[in-house]
Amino acid sequence: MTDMGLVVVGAGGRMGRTLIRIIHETDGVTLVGAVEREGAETLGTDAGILAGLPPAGVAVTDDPLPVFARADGVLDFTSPAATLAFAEIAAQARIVHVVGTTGLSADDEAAIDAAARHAIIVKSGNMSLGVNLLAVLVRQAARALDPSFDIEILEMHHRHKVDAPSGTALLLGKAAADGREVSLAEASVRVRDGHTGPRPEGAIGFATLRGGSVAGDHSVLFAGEGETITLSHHAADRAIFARGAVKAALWARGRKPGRYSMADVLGLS
Ligand SMILES: NC(=O)C1=CN([C@@H]2O[C@H](COP(=O)(O)OP(=O)(O)OC[C@H]3O[C@@H](n4cnc5c(N)ncnc54)[C@H](OP(=O)(O)O)[C@@H]3O)[C@@H](O)[C@H]2O)C=CC1
Ligand SMILES: O=C(O)C1=N[C@H](C(=O)O)C[C@H](O)C1
Repeated sequence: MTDMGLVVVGAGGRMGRTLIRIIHETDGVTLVGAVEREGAETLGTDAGILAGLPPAGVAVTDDPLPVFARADGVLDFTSPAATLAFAEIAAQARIVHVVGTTGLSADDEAAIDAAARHAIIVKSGNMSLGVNLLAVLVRQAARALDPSFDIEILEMHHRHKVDAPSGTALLLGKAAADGREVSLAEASVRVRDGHTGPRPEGAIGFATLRGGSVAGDHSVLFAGEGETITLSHHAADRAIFARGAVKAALWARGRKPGRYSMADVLGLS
């Protein structure tokens, strides 16, 4: 089979540059387009140079239409508004859309579901193997432990991150809620401040730290009487997310339209 032609949108971002590097290192995929927003400083720059590589012969553009038309898939780690716009164009072009963007609202998620009626979308709050395996373990632990074990999810990310809790924290919260057979929306406590009163039994709590250059640290604590079990993941490099995204694109090529997750890609669902 010929190489899968991939477009990176948000090419100048932290993940965009990492994706360009990982595509360069991976057999079976070729970079065919790099997109940034109108007015971005990177427009016209060679995408290889942008990622610290030799020239790739692909100039960064602000017009997604012609590049999507010649691609097999798009890797999208941008912003919620941009992702919704790219979902429409990817659906029209009938190409695979891998979405790593986090911070989408419930309405945004419904728009992604609607696009997935015609498009092949793989979306996950975390594209790494480790976090998706962690989610399986969290679901098992939550199922095995009774509600006297309080579940708390702690995450830390770099100072530039704009959404909280992280997409990963929410993915892990969903795994815990599924294990307990409760609704995350009803059980979650996302903010605590002031005189909060005692902890409600069965709550799934979230705590958010921001600082420095941390690529992504997540822990799920099961705190019981006299003992605490902690399940954790540490991302040492953004390459783990980019490798997962490329794997997802290759897995999705030629599949039926629909919305898929990284658990589907990794055979963990
Ligand atoms: N699922 C996963 O495994 C992972 C998800 N993420 C998520 O990916 C997203 C991006 O993260 P990160 O790379 O750190 O963020 P950055 O801000 O570094 O990168 C986002 C890039 O997208 C660009 N962009 C925004 N809007 C558009 C648009 N309309 N057209 C083209 N480009 C656009 C931004 O441009 P500008 O700066 O001009 O706005 C920027 O270059 C976040 O939501 C993050 O949470 C990150 C890592 C892993
Ligand atoms: O913004 C980031 O950097 C990351 N975002 C994702 C999230 O919100 O969980 C994944 C990863 O942790 C890095």
